[in-house]
Amino acid sequence: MNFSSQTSPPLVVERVVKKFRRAQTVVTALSGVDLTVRAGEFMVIMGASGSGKSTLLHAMAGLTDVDEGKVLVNGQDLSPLSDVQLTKFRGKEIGLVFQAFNLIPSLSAEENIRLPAPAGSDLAERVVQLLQRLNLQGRRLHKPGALSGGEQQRVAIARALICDPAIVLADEPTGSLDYDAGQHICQLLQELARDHGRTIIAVTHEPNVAMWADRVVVMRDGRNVDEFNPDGSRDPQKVAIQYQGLLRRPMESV
Ligand SMILES: Nc1ncnc2c1ncn2[C@@H]1O[C@H](COP(=O)(O)OP(=O)(O)OP(=O)(O)O)[C@@H](O)[C@H]1O
Repeated sequence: MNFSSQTSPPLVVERVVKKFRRAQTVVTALSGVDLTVRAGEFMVIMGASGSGKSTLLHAMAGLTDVDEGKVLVNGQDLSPLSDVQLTKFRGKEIGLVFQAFNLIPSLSAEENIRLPAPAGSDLAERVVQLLQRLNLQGRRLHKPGALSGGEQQRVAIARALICDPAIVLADEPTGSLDYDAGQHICQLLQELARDHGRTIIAVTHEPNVAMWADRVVVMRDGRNVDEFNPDGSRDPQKVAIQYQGLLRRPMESV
């Protein structure tokens, strides 16, 4: 199986529809999403609660199957892959930072970070670098139960980056962090994209996070109805005004 292609965009979402069925009710979480994300792009997804942001992120990671359309990661259509193939593929290509940190309680911060990485000559050095970048040096040997929410979140981010994935998918990556720590993570994500060509996609409600992105995609009722460029001005108020302005547009005009 050819898992990657140099010429394909890292992530393409084509006419994706996702419905959840529960008893007699059907909820359409995604109703025809089309999106192409380029290599080295830091893209943020915003939208009201229930607009489909997390479902889209899960579909991009192959964590949820789709009813129609397809998701291509580095040219590979995820839909025909078995669970085992998907897990292997994800491990190689995608770093996940999700709201439930899923840290292993019996392992130290450092052991949690190392967990997904195959042993290699530079692994110890990479762990040290990530501990430094995420300001966790002093928490290296602590288990998750002895870490604050923000520290656990930073361990989860380090674990997502340890295999140096081409794509990072993050759901509210700064959700448990104070302002300064959140800005530090945004800067790290931006550097990964701009300086190292990694593709970063983050879901957030925070203009403070969105202001770091190259592109903000706005979801409404299961569709990506609009997008804007925050222009690098790092002005959260400007981003909030742009976002709110798009949300106020009548649906028939989008
Ligand atoms: N497992 C599920 N079963 C049934 N319905 C679901 C499931 N997951 C999501 N939904 C529904 O799909 C829609 C989109 O949910 P999703 O979590 O993607 O929205 P969101 O934009 O991420 O919301 P939030 O900002 O509140 O996290 C919502 O109506 C939600 O209730």
